[in-house]
Amino acid sequence: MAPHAEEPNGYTNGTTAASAGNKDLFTVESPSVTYTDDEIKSKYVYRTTSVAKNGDKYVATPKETVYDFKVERKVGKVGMMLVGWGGNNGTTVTAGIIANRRGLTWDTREGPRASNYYGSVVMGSTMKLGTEAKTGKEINIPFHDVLPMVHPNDLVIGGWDISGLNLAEAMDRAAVLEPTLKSMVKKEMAEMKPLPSVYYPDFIAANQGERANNVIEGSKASMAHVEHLRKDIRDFKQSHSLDKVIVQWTANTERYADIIPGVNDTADNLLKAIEQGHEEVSPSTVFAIACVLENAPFINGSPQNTFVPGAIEFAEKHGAFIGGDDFKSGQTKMKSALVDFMINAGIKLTSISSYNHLGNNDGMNLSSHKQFRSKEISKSNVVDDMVEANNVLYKEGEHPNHCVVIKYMPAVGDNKRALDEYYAEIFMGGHQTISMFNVCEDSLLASPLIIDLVIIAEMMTRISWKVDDGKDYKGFHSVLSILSYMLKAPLTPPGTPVVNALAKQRGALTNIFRACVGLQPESDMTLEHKLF
Ligand SMILES: NC(=O)c1ccc[n+]([C@@H]2O[C@H](COP(=O)([O-])OP(=O)(O)OC[C@H]3O[C@@H](n4cnc5c(N)ncnc54)[C@H](O)[C@@H]3O)[C@@H](O)[C@H]2O)c1
Ligand SMILES: O=P([O-])([O-])O[C@@H]1[C@@H](O)[C@H](O)[C@@H](O)[C@H](O)[C@@H]1O
Repeated sequence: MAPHAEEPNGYTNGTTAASAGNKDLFTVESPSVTYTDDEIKSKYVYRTTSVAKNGDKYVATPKETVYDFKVERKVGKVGMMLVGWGGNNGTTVTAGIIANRRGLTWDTREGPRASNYYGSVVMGSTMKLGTEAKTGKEINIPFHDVLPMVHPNDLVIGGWDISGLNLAEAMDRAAVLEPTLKSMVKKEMAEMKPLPSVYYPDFIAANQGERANNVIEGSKASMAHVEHLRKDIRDFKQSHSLDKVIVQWTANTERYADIIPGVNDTADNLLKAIEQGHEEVSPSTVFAIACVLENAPFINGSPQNTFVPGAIEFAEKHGAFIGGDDFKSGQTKMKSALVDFMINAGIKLTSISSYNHLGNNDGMNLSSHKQFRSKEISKSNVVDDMVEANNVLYKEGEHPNHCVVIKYMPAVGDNKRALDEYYAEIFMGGHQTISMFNVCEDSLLASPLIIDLVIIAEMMTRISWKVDDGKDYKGFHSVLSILSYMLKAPLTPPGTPVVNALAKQRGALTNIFRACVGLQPESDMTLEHKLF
């Protein structure tokens, strides 16, 4: 990537390899793919299998759909605005980007440490491009290079918090990063101050009240708070000469909003409810509406039902992107991989007990039942698709016992202890018990996901498609289910299935991006190594 020149206040000038010219790692030689300075266009044959039931048999018919994809190659200057910027995740991801941008190394008790983006699927993983013609050797490329994506070092960062601490003070409060590293980014972080935010006390734990000294005053009625946030987004975009802003909720977990016919069930009713200052409209939904109106993709990193039906309909009407819910960072990420392996190995999982304790402010907020309930839902539904897909092991409606327990233990801070037991039936009446102790440094695991969500959401704003008989290119559906790999409870377009299996989620992300440059899905068939 081209060097990321810095502006005086630590912001980059947004010059990246992609926006400074097309220094792509690879090109696709194919009559179906064309490159110009501004665009990559590809004609992609999407192959699926249509299944029809015939008595107690199935008939499977291969289907082909030809899609035209178009990718804008110029990345532009991108802003990331975090709601809850002064929290553990917000301060950690900000410090991490500053450290990477400056290539910092710092001393620790175990010796020197260098900046990196480990834990980011976009910045830390690879994908198979193909096999070398002469040797048959597998060629893998950095995930980030499959399409012209924004580099996290170039992100201009801002956001809101109900706590008025500047980012250096908030980073100290978070107690996540090494003092040596904190001292190296302190000056830049001290110049960053969260904007006042929307605060409706009833939606988060009462124990959060004492930090709420940076709130937008006045009634929430007459769209006042929506308009205030819209102006914040416009001002941020203008003051940094941004081409695009992506907004993420990494603020506290809210209680669920009741879905009330006539209040939040449709877009029109939701706008009326906001106009009236209805008590059942949450701060996160107010942010979502403001972002849709500013065409700023909005992603919910927490488990509450921000996207009530009216909010989804509103986003669809405006063709704006939304995504969520709840970062999938440690205990649940492991669960969605392990359960996928066990069930697909024909092992009948019969019980999952999932306990953790943590001592950060998130844990304190979750010590309040209504906020815990939001998290319990997102952590509990993560195995449903894998269980339902295996009717050999499970009868209709049968599923493993599954309990979720979260306890607040201040002593362990951000270093959550996850203790899980997976109990399963195996061959001839046997049992397998997998017991796991998983220390998750929660903010260091969540921060790379925040980066991935921003990079991929921004990428989706530059991808459009049409079917061959169509005239105009259009964007993907407003609900970005492509983000599911980073999320516990993936939001999907209404009426479409939820996929939680980690491997399937990554496969979808990888293969959709491959299709945008005319490449077929990654196949592990390697027939070239079997048929000769
Ligand atoms: N591994 C992880 O850390 C992880 C994984 C999944 C989900 N999450 C979710 O991410 C969120 C943030 O986690 P955290 O550890 O950074 O929590 P945190 O409590 O440290 O940070 C949340 C921040 O949000 C602020 N806030 C609360 N309400 C706000 C509002 N209406 N507007 C603006 N700011 C507001 C708080 O003042 C606080 O600074 C939580 O909801 C958590 O459940 C975290
Ligand atoms: O590790 P994970 O399950 O993906 O996610 C975490 C939970 O385990 C933890 O209980 C909660 O406090 C964090 O906010 C986060 O949701």
